[in-house]
Amino acid sequence: MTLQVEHVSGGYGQLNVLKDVTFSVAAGQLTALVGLNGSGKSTTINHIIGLLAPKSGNITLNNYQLKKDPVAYKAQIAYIPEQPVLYPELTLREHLDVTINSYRLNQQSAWENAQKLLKIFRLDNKLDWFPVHFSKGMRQKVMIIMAFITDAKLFIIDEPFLGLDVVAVKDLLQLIDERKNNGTAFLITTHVIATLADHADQFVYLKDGQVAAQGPMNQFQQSVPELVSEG
Ligand SMILES: Nc1ncnc2c1ncn2[C@@H]1O[C@H](COP(=O)(O)OP(=O)(O)OP(=O)(O)O)[C@@H](O)[C@H]1O
Repeated sequence: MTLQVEHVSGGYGQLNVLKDVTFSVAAGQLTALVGLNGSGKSTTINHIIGLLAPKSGNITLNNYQLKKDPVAYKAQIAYIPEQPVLYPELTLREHLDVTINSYRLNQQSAWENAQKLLKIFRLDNKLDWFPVHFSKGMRQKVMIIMAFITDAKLFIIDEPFLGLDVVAVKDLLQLIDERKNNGTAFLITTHVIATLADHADQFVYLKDGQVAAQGPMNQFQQSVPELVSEG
């Protein structure tokens, strides 16, 4: 078992958003976290990445409890937020350097991997450019490349498809499938379930901060008919 979210309640200050949220994401599996606007998807992610502390409940990743071992816990996660977060003063090369150093990756193999990813996303001639000046889709690709050069055990991706062109969506899905086959776990929020349906193994459906349904992806249509027409 990789990620376990157990009876988590929490929110922002006095505002309780999540109520007794329980689900897990297994190694080599992709869990789609779905729900309407305001249902609590980002809040759930904020708790899992340690940006918010639960009022009650536990979050564990490969036996490391977020509460007790936050550093070991967080070192296993690669997170791609919906809005790219980039350093204005750093070039693309420097962004990749920061990732390689902070995840303590092997320089040579990480750069080999980076070169492949830069080519896939057509950014290989932009290493000395400043990504803050890139287009939204290009900035998102930088975040994707930074995540995929790590050896994180759990990838958390918030709305991956919104800013990407069709070629990039296809390339990202292929990368996700490859990593899944190597045992990496994925937790992905999306409004576009149709794009993810063939790649997801499980779904968790949030409604008003509670898990209203969860199960294997082949039960999605019957469990969450209200979201099916969305894609
Ligand atoms: N920073 C914040 N401070 C206070 N309340 C917040 C904050 N962020 C979100 N909320 C509230 O928490 C609830 C859940 O919001 P959340 O962003 O988790 O939903 P979501 O499912 O990610 O929505 P969307 O699909 O629109 O991204 C909403 O009622 C929202 O108003």
